[in-house]
Amino acid sequence: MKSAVVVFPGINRERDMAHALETVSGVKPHMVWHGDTELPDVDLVVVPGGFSYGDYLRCGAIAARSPIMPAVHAHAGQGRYVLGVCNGFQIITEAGLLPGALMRNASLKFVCKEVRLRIENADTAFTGAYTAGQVVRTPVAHGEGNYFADAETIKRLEGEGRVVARYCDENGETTAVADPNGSINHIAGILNDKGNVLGMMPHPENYVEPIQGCTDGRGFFESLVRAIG
Ligand SMILES: NC(=O)CC[C@H](N)C(=O)O
Repeated sequence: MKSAVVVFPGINRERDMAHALETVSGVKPHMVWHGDTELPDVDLVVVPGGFSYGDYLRCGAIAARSPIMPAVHAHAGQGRYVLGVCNGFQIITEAGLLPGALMRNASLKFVCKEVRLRIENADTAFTGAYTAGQVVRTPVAHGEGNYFADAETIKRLEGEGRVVARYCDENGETTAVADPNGSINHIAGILNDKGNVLGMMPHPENYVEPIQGCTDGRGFFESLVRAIG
């Protein structure tokens, strides 16, 4: 699996992401600067987490207008894969690759802790290594992870199986307490209509090897390796 990680000013998770991609796929990803206008020939483009442009205006809003973004759009338009994690989810949503918006956490506080996710759809290129209903541990660290979209969009996302993961407790129950940011329907990650773009707030790249204390996040990368080869 050939991959690229896009780097914006203020991003701080690009090395974690590159390490996870290399650990699971065995192939070192290309690091691509936001000011470039072309992507290398890769199967997967990852927009990682961090604080692009200091989160000014809205998280991800400025990065979404970077010179590299038309190439990311074109890559997705060709049916190739795009993964946006945390700030990356915010950036690709601001760029119009995914519907809806990430608002400030309901608590109005930055939340940095471990949460649990329930995999809602294991029939996707990003989640095929999990089983539907599986509960996985994952860290979150964000101030604007409160997913929102209008009622019609939510109905479509839910109806088309595009809500890929939801916040839940250790028993797999979705509760307000288990949800770190107040997202509508406790949504943690969504797919685009073609199924080749995933945005998620949690950080699976930080749980891929035993030294990190947990390997529950590996499945997202293993799924992509399986889907892409
Ligand atoms: N870890 C992250 O990517 C954080 C995203 C963004 N800076 C926020 O606070 O919401």
